[in-house]
Amino acid sequence: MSDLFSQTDQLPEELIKDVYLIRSLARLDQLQPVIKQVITQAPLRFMHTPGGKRLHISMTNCGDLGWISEPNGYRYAHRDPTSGKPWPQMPDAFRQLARQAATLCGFAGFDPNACLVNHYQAGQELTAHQDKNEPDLSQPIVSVSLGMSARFQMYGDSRNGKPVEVELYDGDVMVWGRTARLIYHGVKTNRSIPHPQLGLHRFNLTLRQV
Ligand SMILES: O=C(O)CCC(=O)C(=O)O
Ligand SMILES: [Fe+2]
Repeated sequence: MSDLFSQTDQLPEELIKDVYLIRSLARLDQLQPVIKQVITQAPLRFMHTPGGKRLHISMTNCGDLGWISEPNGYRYAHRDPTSGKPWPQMPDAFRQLARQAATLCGFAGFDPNACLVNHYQAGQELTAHQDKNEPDLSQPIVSVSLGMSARFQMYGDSRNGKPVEVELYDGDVMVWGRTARLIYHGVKTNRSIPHPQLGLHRFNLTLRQV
């Protein structure tokens, strides 16, 4: 195994059917400089929903395709609409980590070509949604938490009702797919614990095969 990543002896924990959590798999000291490079090339920005509302968190992308929200809907685009340039390349460190996490959770062969980078400040939330803009739903989602803690909420097939919640900390990696691929999920940061280096900031990498 590459020494780029922590030699975690944590096994994935199945939180609900087909949703896995691997604690402390990712290392901020390895990933933070790489995130900085991505953000320098494609700055974080607040996108707007098709309805015209500003999203609560700022985002950017790297990889062949980037997820964007614009007046005529959500889609994956080859270019950053802000600059007109292709998104920054997918860093090897992101790709390798995502492949390692997916394999540990039984999704061998996952090969992400799109990474959404989300930035949260304390109090900013991601409301319940499905990740459903990807053409091949047999591929899982890999989601990497860095920085302050956050409450990840899993709703299931509808966003009504009480979610199952888990507190995510720096380095934790979630993987979901198969029967859970389209679950509604959201993130709250109103009770987040600061991180020693990043304080009340959180970065989340969402890696997808598009
Ligand atoms: O920030 C997270 O933990 C989840 C992010 C997410 O659900 C998304 O980017 O679609
Ligand atoms: Fe999501």
